[in-house]
Amino acid sequence: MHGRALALSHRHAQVAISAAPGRRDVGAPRGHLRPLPASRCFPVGGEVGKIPAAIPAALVAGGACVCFRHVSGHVLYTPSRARPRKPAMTGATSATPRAGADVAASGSAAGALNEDFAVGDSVRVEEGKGGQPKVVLTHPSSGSSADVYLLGACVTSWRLPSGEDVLYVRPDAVFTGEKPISGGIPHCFPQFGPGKMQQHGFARNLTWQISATSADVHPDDGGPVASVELILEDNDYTRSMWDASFRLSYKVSLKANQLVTSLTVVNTGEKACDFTAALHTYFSAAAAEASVKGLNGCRFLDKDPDPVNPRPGVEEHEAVNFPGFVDRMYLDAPADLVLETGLGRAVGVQALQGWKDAVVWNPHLTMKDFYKDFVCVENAKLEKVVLSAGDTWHAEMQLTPM
Ligand SMILES: O=P(O)(O)OC[C@H]1O[C@@H](O)[C@H](O)[C@@H](O)[C@@H]1O
Repeated sequence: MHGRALALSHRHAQVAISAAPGRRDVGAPRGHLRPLPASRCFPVGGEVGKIPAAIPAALVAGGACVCFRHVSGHVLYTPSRARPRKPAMTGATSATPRAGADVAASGSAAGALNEDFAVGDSVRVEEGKGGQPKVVLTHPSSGSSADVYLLGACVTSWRLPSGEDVLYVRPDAVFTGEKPISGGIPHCFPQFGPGKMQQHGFARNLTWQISATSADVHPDDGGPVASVELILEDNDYTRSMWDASFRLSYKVSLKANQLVTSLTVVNTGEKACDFTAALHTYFSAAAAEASVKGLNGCRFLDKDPDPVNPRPGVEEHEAVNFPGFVDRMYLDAPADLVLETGLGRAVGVQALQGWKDAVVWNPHLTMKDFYKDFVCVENAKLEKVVLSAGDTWHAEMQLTPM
């Protein structure tokens, strides 16, 4: 059972089983969800906390166990090699499915994933906060590292060789899955917002699956570049908000002095779909001294004071700073922006492909306990991307400390 994942609807199990073995060091998809034949469908109604007792007997043979989490109407089972954990240990005690309310996969699940996906000194899978699995990328020769949670495919940390973290996670962040991780690099997909669905969409609420890891040597990078690729596909939960079939692939690569993210959206359905998206990057900063350079002359929509009816304007400053609340969407922004963090370093925020727009945000006194410690500079695609059936959209971001 090792390496397989099952997904069952909360009320009537019917959705998916994955069993595609893959290789750990190549880009071959693994853990792919596909429809479960009717003969393997089991009604699993009842409180989430009661389900595990029924599932191993019904679906998991040979003494393997399941760890589980639930995602608004779905119960996702990840078999592992260890003994079954008690429901209480998983924290799956709520009978009311909430959006993204994952119960963390256990340490044993992280251990099983580690066996499948660890690559030398470069990539390992660990139990992170709240028991959530995270992929730790390390650049052995430079000593930099990054954490990527499967929950939301969120990069929560990028530590430089000096030990400083370029990214910021808010002190009110929770890792239970009850809400998205507030900090690091959350996804906004399939909506930047505001709009019909929840602000910033659902991709940051859901637990993604690892599809590949690698540590390829790049001659110009002084050592192996550690990478993980995560995937997210549509399910009943996503289709309840957005009627589209899709596959997101998100690759995070750690170079000696750069973090590169690469997002691919595939329309796997038979009709066109449209979306907006962003990488909502939280940077460690001294907000009062921080500024963003490169936006002078750029058109913007100011979400302050009314995010639903943003005011148009044109940026007239060499450097955008943060004297108070700032929430601005810059359209057709230059590909190269520089964030002066106010902490004695700058970070290049580069849109290599796809991310045409940029958002600059600091909540000021609306988050009075910690607004001083970060600013968000977000690579975004604010005008709708329309994807025909089978089509693909791709975007890359590169962050470089300067
Ligand atoms: O969902 P989070 O991480 O609290 O971020 C919310 C903010 O995200 C920003 O991207 C938006 O421009 C803001 O309008 C919004 O308030």
